Amino acid sequence: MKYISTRGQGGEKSFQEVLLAGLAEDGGLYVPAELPQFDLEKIRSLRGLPYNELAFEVIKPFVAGDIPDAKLKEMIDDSYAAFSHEAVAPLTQLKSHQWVMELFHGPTLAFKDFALQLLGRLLDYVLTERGERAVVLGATSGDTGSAAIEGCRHSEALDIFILHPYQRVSEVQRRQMTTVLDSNVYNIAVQGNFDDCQAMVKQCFADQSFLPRSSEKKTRLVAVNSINWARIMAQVVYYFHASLELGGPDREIAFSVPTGNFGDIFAGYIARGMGLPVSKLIVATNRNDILHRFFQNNDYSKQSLEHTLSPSMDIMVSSNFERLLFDLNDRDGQALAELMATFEKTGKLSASEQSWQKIRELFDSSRTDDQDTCDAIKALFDRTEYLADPHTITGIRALEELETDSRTPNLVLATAHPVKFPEAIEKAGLDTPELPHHMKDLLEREERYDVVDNDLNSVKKFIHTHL
Ligand SMILES: Cc1ncc(COP(=O)(O)O)c(C=O)c1O
Ligand SMILES: N[C@@H](CCOP(=O)(O)O)C(=O)O
Repeated sequence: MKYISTRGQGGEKSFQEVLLAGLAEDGGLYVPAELPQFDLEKIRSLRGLPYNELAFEVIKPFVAGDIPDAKLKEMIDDSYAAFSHEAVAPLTQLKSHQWVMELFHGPTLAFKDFALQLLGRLLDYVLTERGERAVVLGATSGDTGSAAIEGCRHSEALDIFILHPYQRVSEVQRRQMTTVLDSNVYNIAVQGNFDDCQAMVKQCFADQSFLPRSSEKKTRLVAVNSINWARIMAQVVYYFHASLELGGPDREIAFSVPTGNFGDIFAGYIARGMGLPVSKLIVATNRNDILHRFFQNNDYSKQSLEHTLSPSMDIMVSSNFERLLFDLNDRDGQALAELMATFEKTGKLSASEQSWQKIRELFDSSRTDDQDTCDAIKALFDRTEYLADPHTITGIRALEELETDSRTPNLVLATAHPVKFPEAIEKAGLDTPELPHHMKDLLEREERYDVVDNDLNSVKKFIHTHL
C-alpha cells in the first residue's frame, strides 16, 4: 500500500514510513494513494468473525508489503485481548432502530484504546526490527494521552511526551496519565488549551532541530494523535463490525459520532470509501462547533475555544478535516496547500459550493451545549437506565434532533465510559458509577507531571532536557 501527503509533496511513501513520520514533511497528512476495495461478497464473508479476526482482514491491505501477516495477526490478537468485554465493541439497543456501540472496554475506557493498543505494538515491532529508538509526542484533551501511554509504555524503544491543557481535563483523565510513573513517560500540563497543545506538537514535527542528536543518528519523533494514519486505519474496523452486527452489508447504516479532531468520523468515511454501505455520517459537536458550522453553512471559521462538560471534544482546529478537504478538492495537493495556508492566515475557510452540496448528502451535524448534555443524560437514564457519558450523549441527541430514515439502523459511537466524567454525571443529577477494578485506587495513587508555560520554546526545552 502506498501513501501520499494531502499537500502534494514528497511522493509516495510506504506504511512504515507513514507510521514513523506522523506529519508529512510538507505539513500535510498522509492518506492512502488508493483505498482498498471490499465488494459486498467480501464484506458478507466477514460476517460472524470475532473482532480480532475482522480487524486482521480489514487492516491487512493497509500494511501490505510492510508488516508480515503472521506478525500483524499476533499484534492484533494481543491488542484486543486486553479488552474487558468479550465482544470487544458490544452493541446495546436503546430503542427501535437506535443502537450504541460501546468503544470503552479497553484499558483506559475510551475509544482511543482501539488504535493505540495496536499502534504501540506496531511501533515497537518496526523500531526493534530497525534497531532504532523514537520519541512519542502527542497532545491530548483527555483520552488520547492515557491510551497512548498505556499502549507505548512497555516498549523499550520509546520515550513518551504527552501535552495536556492544564486543569482542562477531568481528574480521572489526568490521573490516568500522571499516575504512570515509568521512567520513559513525561506528562506536560500546558497553561493553555488543547488547540495550543496540538499546534505545538505540529510545530515540533515541522522543526525537529531541538531534538538531541546522537553521533550516529538523529532522534526520531513519532505521532500518536490521529494525524498518524495508523490511528485512522485501526478505527475503520469497528464501522465494519457495527454494520455486520446490524445486517450489513445488505442494509445501510447511519452513524452518529461525537466529534472533535474529526478522526473517528473520518474512519467511517474511509470505511464507506472501501465499500461499506453507510447512509449518513452525523457529526455531533459540543459548544465548540466549528465542524457543525461547516456542515450547516459552509463556514469553517475559528472562534475562541470554550471549556465544556465534554472536555475531550474541546477542540477548534480539527486536524483530520484536512483529509476530507483533500477529497473535496479532487485530491489536488497544491490547491489544498493553498487552502490551508489561507486558513492559517485568516482562521477561516469554506469549500466550493458544489463540493459542499455534494458532501452534505453524506454528512449531517448537530451541536449540544452543556445544559442539553445534562438534560439528555438524565432523560435517557430515566427512560432506559442507560448511563451515557457527556461525549456519547451528543451523538444520541443528534439522532433525536435530526430526521433520520426510521427504517435505517442508527448507530451512535459510545466513545468513553461515564466514570471518567463525574462532573457531568453529577450535574445531570445522577450517581457516577464506581471505577473498575484495575483503577480502584486511582484517586489515591502518586502523581507526577510538570506545568509548563503555553510557549513552544518552553515545551521544546522540556523535551530536550528530559531526553
Ligand atoms: C470521549 C471522546 N469522544 C469523542 C472524541 C472526538 O473524537 P475525534 O477527535 O476523533 O473526532 C474524543 C477525542 O478525540 C473523545 O476522547
Ligand atoms: N479528544 C482527543 C484529542 C486528540 O485527538 P486525536 O484523536 O487526534 O488523538 C483526546 O481525548 O485526547
